[in-house]
Parts: sequence; structure tokens; C-alpha cells
Amino acid sequence: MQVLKFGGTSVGSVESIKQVLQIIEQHRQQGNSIAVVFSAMGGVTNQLIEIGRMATTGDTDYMELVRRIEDRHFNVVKALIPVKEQGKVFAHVRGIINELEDLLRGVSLIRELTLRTHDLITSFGERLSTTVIAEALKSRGVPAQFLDARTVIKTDAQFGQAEVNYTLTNQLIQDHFAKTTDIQLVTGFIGSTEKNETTTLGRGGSDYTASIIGAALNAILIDIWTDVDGMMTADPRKVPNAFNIPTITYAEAMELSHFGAKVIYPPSLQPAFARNIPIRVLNTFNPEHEGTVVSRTAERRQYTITGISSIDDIALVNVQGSGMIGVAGVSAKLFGILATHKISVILISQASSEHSICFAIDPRGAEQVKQILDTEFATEIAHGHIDSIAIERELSVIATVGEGMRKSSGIAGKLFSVLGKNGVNIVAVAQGSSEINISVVINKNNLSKALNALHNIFFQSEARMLNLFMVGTGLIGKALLNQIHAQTDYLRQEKLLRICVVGVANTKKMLLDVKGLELDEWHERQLTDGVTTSLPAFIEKIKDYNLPNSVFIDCTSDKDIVQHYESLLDANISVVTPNKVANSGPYSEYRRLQRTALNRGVKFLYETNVGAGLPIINTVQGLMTAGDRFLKIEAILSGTLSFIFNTFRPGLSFADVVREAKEKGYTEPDPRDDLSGQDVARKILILAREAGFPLEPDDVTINNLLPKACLDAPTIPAFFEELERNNDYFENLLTQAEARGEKLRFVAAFENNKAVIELRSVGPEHPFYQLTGADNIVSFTTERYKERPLVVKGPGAGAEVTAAGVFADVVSIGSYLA
Ligand SMILES: NC(=O)C1=CN([C@@H]2O[C@H](COP(=O)(O)OP(=O)(O)OC[C@H]3O[C@@H](n4cnc5c(N)ncnc54)[C@H](OP(=O)(O)O)[C@@H]3O)[C@@H](O)[C@H]2O)C=CC1
Ligand SMILES: N[C@@H](CC=O)C(=O)O
Ligand code: NA
Repeated sequence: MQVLKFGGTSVGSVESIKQVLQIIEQHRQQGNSIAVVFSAMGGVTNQLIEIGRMATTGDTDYMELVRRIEDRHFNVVKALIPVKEQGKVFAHVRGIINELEDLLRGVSLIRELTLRTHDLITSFGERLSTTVIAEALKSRGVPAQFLDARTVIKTDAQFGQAEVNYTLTNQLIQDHFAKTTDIQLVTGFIGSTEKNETTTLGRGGSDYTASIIGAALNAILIDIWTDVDGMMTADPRKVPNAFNIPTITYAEAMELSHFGAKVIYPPSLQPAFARNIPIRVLNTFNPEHEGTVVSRTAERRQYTITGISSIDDIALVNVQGSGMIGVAGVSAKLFGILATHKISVILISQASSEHSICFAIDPRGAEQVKQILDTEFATEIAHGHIDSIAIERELSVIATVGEGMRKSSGIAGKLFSVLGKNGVNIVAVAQGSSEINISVVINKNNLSKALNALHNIFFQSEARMLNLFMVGTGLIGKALLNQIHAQTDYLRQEKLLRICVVGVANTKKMLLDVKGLELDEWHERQLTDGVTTSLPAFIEKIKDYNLPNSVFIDCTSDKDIVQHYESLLDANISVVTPNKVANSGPYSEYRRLQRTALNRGVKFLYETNVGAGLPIINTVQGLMTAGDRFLKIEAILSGTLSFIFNTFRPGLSFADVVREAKEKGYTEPDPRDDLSGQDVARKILILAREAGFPLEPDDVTINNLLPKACLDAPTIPAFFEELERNNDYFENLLTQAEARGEKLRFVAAFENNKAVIELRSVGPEHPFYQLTGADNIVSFTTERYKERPLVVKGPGAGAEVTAAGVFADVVSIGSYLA
């Protein structure tokens, strides 16, 4: 024997009932012996409750609602039963509706609705739905019989939530089923007292009916047909990556459903579990899906946890005071009071200092709870043993559930670490000694971020998700997005990393899409769907979205954007940038960003500030971490100037060579920054700071390369014109150096707390002489690299190498968060 149960949505419309009939037919064709339990058509129970309420107030509009219920059932008859058989079924339905109307007339006369009458009124939902479905099935030639559960399920007289008399019920069910081989179609949710008064079985009622019948008949399986593909790892409306859980234990299902997973209500399935009957949760609208099997043991799993659930809105009540320490009976009194007032407690936490107890409740009852406790503890409060009762609102609780957590270390560590890295403050924690549920209370505004971050970290075959927001879609920005696009599969497979570009902006348009932009069409979409850029609005959006693992990338050379870094870091958003402005302003600002990132547990990464993708910043940081001390730095830090001095020859136009450097992507957006020495000054300043020296911009001396007229040129075109006019000056510099057998190099040097930048001409014996193309070279002399310096050399400018450096920083954040 197998029991099937169809919920309200499954029997909610003609179309869905057709689906139900098909499922029943399939079972019959396979020769399965089945009993089927039905809920009322979706929404009908609530309407009946409303009808009852209206009748007590004398509001006769209830009649219209009754009419609508009748019509819905008539429509099923019209659609699913052959015309010649419809008449008698209409009459049957009408008969039931007449009974309901008589009852309601009585209620509206005496203007009173007892719980007993309330149960009787709501019983009509299941009676009507099961009647029409039974008739439809019979009309198809299926040997089926309507079974009013009130004849077999016997309860006490606690109307609204009656207790089942199992001895009597089991006997009646067994006797009934022994008499017939027809498929029994059973009204869910209802039973009756020994005096045959109608009762209802409370929350999860029709599931309960299925479970009672299944247990009485020792069924092999109970199928609960709903409108979702079984239970999921999280609520898919909040966590888009949630997926189906194929098998789950009863205890896990209990924990998850307590914390908001509403697919089934496990307590109502207790009779079946007591007999070890597995329950399958299936989708009427996707019958091929395997759904979820709930049983005593679950199959071995890939993941340590089974699911994550939440209660979105709770209030925390805090009872604290020095008079509670070591005093027995405070918690007994507290929870006794709560029990007396029927206040349901969601979660409890008490630290071993015994100084405070906090517990979570439904926020709607918070004010009442405070009043009750203030009154009941008035003496303790008056004597100062207990402070007044404090309520915190706007909170949510997240439960991480799974049998796999039992005796497995590191789960709580992972949970707290991922929440910490995402800036989610934990207000309270509770874990029972069964170790099957760790619950954390957090601020409600972080709920979605926390759920997604936890889901991402615990369900590991799912790649870690990074959410990127990028300002600056020029040379470097574009190259970066192309590289990310090309590496998508590699990142997912080899690094378990999924990069989702959520926002892009340039000076004109900004575009944000939480679902992520397709990387082969972001540019078109930026142009068509983007709105006029407002940097503050873009930044606010990033914070509002509050997505887990968010990274802000600044691919501009803008001075204003860097003002936002600190607030972004403060909001637990990592920052990656090739823009040197933030790190080369006042030392105090540089430090502040470092500290903020450190305190917040997020990353501020800028490898490309010096030498583009060459590992220069990382090298300095590595040496510093290991305790080395820097004595001297000598370097060529401008790709542009390297290229220029390696390319310029007498007879060429200096301005043309500079133009070529710009076309090759080596120069700053404004090439005056390169030629003025400004760019190199920023880089040596940053290097010195990274090496532990608190230099200010003024500590860098620039021995000027450019004639004054070039320096003063107001615009970029004017600058190029001045370069043309000063061609002889540059040719002169070059021929003088060549006459000495030397080459021109723009060298930055740092020693004894001073940095100097100057144009030098170096001979073949000098390590910088051999430099070609747009190469950079940095030579570090340190305590440990004193005899021979540590040297890093290679291409130090250009779109691809720079974008690759930014990319590497982004990926390292992915690894850090993992
Ligand atoms: N080129 C290289 O080899 C290296 C470059 N870098 C650094 O990379 C950064 C980017 O350089 P690059 O890509 O060449 O520069 P580009 O001029 O090509 O691109 C700059 C981008 O930033 C956008 N932008 C500028 N200001 C703002 C603003 N206020 N709000 C929104 N968007 C803005 C521009 O918008 P729009 O498109 O509308 O003009 C453009 O998209 C610079 O900081 C540079 O120093 C670092 C190492 C090496
Ligand atoms: N314009 C810079 C690019 C890297 O920062 C250079 O030429 O080195
Ligand atoms: Na670098």
C-alpha cells in the first residue's frame, strides 16, 4: 500500500486536477495499491474561514463567496465529467453546499462562531474537493471510492487542533480498507469525535491525514505532492543557486521547517516516521523530478551541511543583570512565565557568565513580552538584580542544518569567517548539543547577503561567486573584462570561482544588473540600457545591493573616485585598482585605507600601481612580512619613457614617438603625467611606503625632464604641439648621450628617506643600459639582498599586462574568501 497526498495547489484548478488524475492512473496501471488524500482547492479553506467570520457579523456578502466556491467545483465537474453524468454530480455538490448554507444561516442568526462550528465550516473544503475528484475518477472507469475521513479518524474534542485516538483510528482504518480493493479517495485535514462532531487536525492537516492512514496500513511509502521540486538547500527566492535535496533525515527536515522551509510540516508526519515509512515530496507540476525523500537515514552526501533556512523577522529579548550570576531559578522563572503566556521561543542563548539570557520571539509579540517581564520581574529590577528588559528588532535568524555537522570540526569556523569577511555582524548564536543546527541572529538588512554567502561557501561544488563593480571602461577596463570573459570556464573549473560583473560605469553611462552582465554584450548594454553616470549613485547602489563577496574596481585615473574607497572598504567591499592616486596622496590617507581594509577583513589591492602586472608590490610586501629591511631602491618605473628612449633616434619626431607610446597603451590617460615625471614620482613614493617609509609627496624630488613650455601646455593637443617645437632639445639630449656611448634612462632612486627622479645617461656597465621596449626594472637592496640586489624586470606598461595584474588581484580575493 502506498499513500498519496495532493495539496491545495495540486487540486487548485481544472488543469492541475487533470495532472493529478493522470498521476493516479499511472499508479493504477503499474498495479500499485494506493490511497489518496486531498486538501481543499487552493484558497478555499481561507475563504471558508472568512465566510464564517462574515456570517457572525451578519454580513450577508458571504453568500457571494459561497457562490464562488460552488462555481469553482462546478467548473471542475463541467471540465472533467462527461455531460450525461454531470447532472447527478451537480446535485451532489449542491447538496453539500446547501448543508454549508444552512449552517451559515444559523451562525448569522446567533452571531456566534464556536470552535466546533468553525471546524465544521472548514471541513467543507476537503469534502467538496474530494467529492468532485472522486466523481471525475469514477467517470473514467477507475474503481474509486470517496472516503470521508470523519468515519475513520477519531479524535478528542479539542476543536481546531484535535488529538487523534490512535487505537480506535487504526482499527477503523484497517477495518475499512480490509473491506474494499477500490482506490480510497480521502478527505484530508478532518476527523470526528466519538459523538461524530467534526474536528480538524491543525497545521499541516492533510499531510497528517496521509501519515495517519499510511501508519495504520503500514504503507511502504507516502508521497506528498506539492508545487515545488521537493525540499531545497535554501529558499530559491532568496538564494538563486539553491538546489534540490534528494534525501534528508527526519531530524533535518524538522530543523529546516522550524526555520521557515514551508514545503512540508514534519511534526504532522510523525506517525509515519514512528513506523519508519519514508515520505517523498514531489511536484505535481513536474512529476518527472525525483523530489526529496525524507526518512530515518539519508544517503551519504557530498556536503557537510544539508540546508540553510531563515526566519526573516524576529525580535531578541535580552534579560540581563549582575543579580543573575550564580543564582538558580532565574531561567526557570523566565521560561515559566513565557510558557504561562503561551509565548513561543524561537531560539535561546546564554553565555556561561550567566550575566544575560537572550531569546528570540515573533516581533509582533515583543511589546507584550516586555510588559509581562517588566511586571513579573519588577522586584528584581527594583533591587537592581536585573536591568530593565531590552528588546532588539529588525533582526533575522539563519539556521545552518545538517546531520553531517555532527562531530565534524571547522563548520562553525567557516560559518563565522564567511559572515565576518562579508561584514555581517552576529548578534547572537545558538547551537544545540545535537550539533545538527547552528543558528545565528543577524541584522535583517544583511539577510540576503548572509544566506547567499553561506550557501556559496557550504555547497562547494558551486563555484565561489565574486560580484564585481567596475568604474572605468577604457583601455584597461575593457581588456580586463575581455580577459575575465575568456577565462570564465577555466576559473570555474580550476579555481571554483565565478565572477559576476554586476556594474560598469564610465564618464557617460553606468549600468547595474544584480543578475550579472553577459560579458560578450556588456558594452552594447552599457550604451543602450545604461543611465547617465553619477558616481555617488553608483557607489550607493553597490552598498544597497549588499551582495556577498563584492569587489570594487577602479580602472580610471580619476581623483574623485578614490574618495569613495574608504567608505567602500568600511562596507566590507574589497577594492582593486591600477589607479595610483589614492596611494600617492598624503601618507595619512594611504595608511587609513590600509587600516580600514585590515580592520574590515577585506582587501585593498593595487599590484598594478607599480610596473603594471610585474610582481613588484607583492614582492615588497613579501619581504616586509618576512622582516627584511630596505636600504635602497633603484628603478626605471615608466614604460612610456623606457619605450620613448629606446625608440627615439635623431631624425624622428619626438612627439610622434610619444604618440606611438600612447597608441601602444603605455601612457597615462594624460601623457603629460608620464613625461612630467609625475607618474614615476607616484610609483617611487608608493614603493617607499610599501617598504615601510612614511614619505610624503614632497619628499620626492623630480629633476625635470621637460622644457617649461611643454610642462605648462594647457591641453593634450597643445602639449604635443610644444613637443614638436622642442624636438631639437630632445635630439640634443640623445646625441650627447650617444657621443659618450651611453643611453638615456629616467631613473627613480630611493635611499635615506629621500626619493629622487632624474634623467640619467648610463653606460654599458650599468644594469639599466640593456633595457628594451617598454620594460621596467626595479632593483631592491635590502638587509638580506645586500651583496647582490633583488631585481624584477619586464614589460611595465600596456593594456594586456596591466589588465592581467588587476585580474590576478581580483582572483586572489576569490581565493582569500574561499
Ligand atoms: N596603461 C597602462 O599601461 C597602465 C595603466 N594604469 C592605470 O590604469 C588606469 C586606467 O588607464 P587606462 O585604461 O589607460 O585609461 P583610459 O583613459 O583608457 O580609461 C579611463 C576610463 O575611466 C573612465 N573614467 C574616468 N574618470 C571617470 C569618472 N569620474 N567616472 C567614471 N568613469 C571615469 C573613462 O570614461 P570614458 O570612457 O567615458 O572616458 C574611461 O572609461 C589609470 O589609473 C592608469 O594609471 C596602471 C598601470 C599600467
Ligand atoms: N603610464 C605608465 C603605465 C603604468 O603605470 C607607464 O608608462 O609606465
Ligand atoms: Na606590479
